[in-house]
Amino acid sequence: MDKKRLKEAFKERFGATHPHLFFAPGRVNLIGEHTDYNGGHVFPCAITLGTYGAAVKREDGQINLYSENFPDLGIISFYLNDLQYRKEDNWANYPKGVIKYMKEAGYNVSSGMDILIEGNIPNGAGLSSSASIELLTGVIVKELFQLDIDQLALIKIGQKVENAFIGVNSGIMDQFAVGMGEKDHALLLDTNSLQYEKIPLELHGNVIVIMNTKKRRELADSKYNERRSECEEALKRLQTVIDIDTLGDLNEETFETHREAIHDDVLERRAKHAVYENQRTIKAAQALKDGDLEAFGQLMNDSHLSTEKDYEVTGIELDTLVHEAWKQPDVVGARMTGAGFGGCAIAIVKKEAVERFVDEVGKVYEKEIGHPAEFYVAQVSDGAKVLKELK
Ligand SMILES: Nc1ncnc2c1ncn2[C@@H]1O[C@H](COP(=O)(O)OP(=O)(O)OP(=O)(O)O)[C@@H](O)[C@H]1O
Ligand SMILES: OC[C@H]1O[C@H](O)[C@H](O)[C@@H](O)[C@H]1O
Ligand SMILES: [Mg+2]
Repeated sequence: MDKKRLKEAFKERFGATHPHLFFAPGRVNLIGEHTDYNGGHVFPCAITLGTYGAAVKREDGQINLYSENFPDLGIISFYLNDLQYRKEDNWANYPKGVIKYMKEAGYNVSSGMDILIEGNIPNGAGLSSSASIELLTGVIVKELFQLDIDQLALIKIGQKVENAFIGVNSGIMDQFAVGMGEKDHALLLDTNSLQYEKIPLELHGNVIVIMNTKKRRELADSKYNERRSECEEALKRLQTVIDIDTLGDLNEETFETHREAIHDDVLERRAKHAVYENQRTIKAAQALKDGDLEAFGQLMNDSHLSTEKDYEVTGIELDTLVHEAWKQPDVVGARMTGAGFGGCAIAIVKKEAVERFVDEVGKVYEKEIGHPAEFYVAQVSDGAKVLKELK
C-alpha cells in the first residue's frame, strides 16, 4: 500500500485531498504463548503486514468509517454522542470502542471525523488485525485532536475495547506488540509489571516465515476462555500450599515441588505449560541476546510441543505445518503463534531455503489437510504511528 493510493482512495470516498496518514502493524509472537493472562512473559514482534489509515476531522459530530477490505458494507456512520456497541456496525465497532473509551478517560475528542482504512493482515488468522485497527484508531484520534496520551494508555484502551466492548477475553500481548513494536526488534514483556525490553532481532541470515493454516478458528474463543478458567482453578489450588499471585511467579522447580496440590491431571498440565512456557520465554530472549539461535530454535520447538500436548490449543492443521517444518533442512525452529486452534504458525528459516521450504511444507499440508496453506515472509516493523502530517 503506498501513501499516494491511500490519499486517492480517501479523496474518492470523502472528498478531502490532504488527509493525515497512519499505519498500525500486525504481530507474531515468537514465544510465550498463553502466558499473558497468567502473569508471565511474552516475546512478540510487530510485522509490516498491517492496517493503513487516512483521516480528517469534521466540523460536526459525525464519524464516518470506510474499509477498503469491506466495500460491501459501505460507509458506516454514527455520532460522537452515541457510541454504543451495535452489531450492525460490524467492524466499525473496533474504532467506535476506542473513541468511546478515549472520551470516557477524559480526552477531549471534540468533533467527528472521516476515516478510511485498508489492511493487508489476513483477518481472524491469529496475526492481530483487530489490535491493529484498535491502535490505528488510537493514533488517529490522538493526532487529529492533538491529545496528550501516551502509547501505553492507547494499548490499555485497545485491550479494554477487545474485552469489554467486543467481548473477547484476551490478554494485553497483541495491543502491546502493535503499539510498542520497533523495526527489527522483538519485545520481551513481563505482563505482570508491564516492564519490557526491546531486543534486536538478529537472525543471522534467517527470516521469519508465517504459515497460515487458513482454518477458521471456530473453537478459539470458547476454548480460550476454558483455558483461562483452568489456569485460574490450578492457581487457586496451588495457592493453598504456596504464596503466589500468578502462575508466572513459579519456576520449574517450585512448580514441581507443589504441583501435587492441583490434584487433577488436566489442570496440572495446563499449569505446567504456563509455568514452563514463561521460563522458556525468558531463556529464549537471553539466547537471542547471546546470538545462540540454535538454543532459541529448540525453545520454540519445545514451546510448540507444550501447546500441543499439555495446553492442547493446536489441532491437526497447526501440528501438520509445524511438524513438517521441523523435518526440513535449514530450519532453526517452528511453532504455532497466537491463540491457536487454527490461525498461523511461524518458522525461522534460512533465507535461501525459503522457496524450497514453502514448496515442501505446502505440498504435504495440502495433501494431508485438503486445502492449501498460505506463506508470507515477515518483516519486523515499528508500532502504530503517524505516517505523514497534514500539509
Ligand atoms: N482492514 C480491516 N478493515 C475492517 N475491519 C477489519 C480490518 N482488519 C480487521 N478488521 C476487523 O477485525 C476482525 C478480525 O479480528 P479477530 O480478533 O477476529 O481476528 P485477528 O485479530 O485478525 O486475529 P487474532 O485475534 O486471532 O490475532 C474482522 O472481522 C474485522 O471486524
Ligand atoms: O498467547 C495467546 C494469545 O492469544 C490471543 O492472541 C490473545 O489475544 C493474546 O492476549 C494471547 O493470550
Ligand atoms: Mg484479534
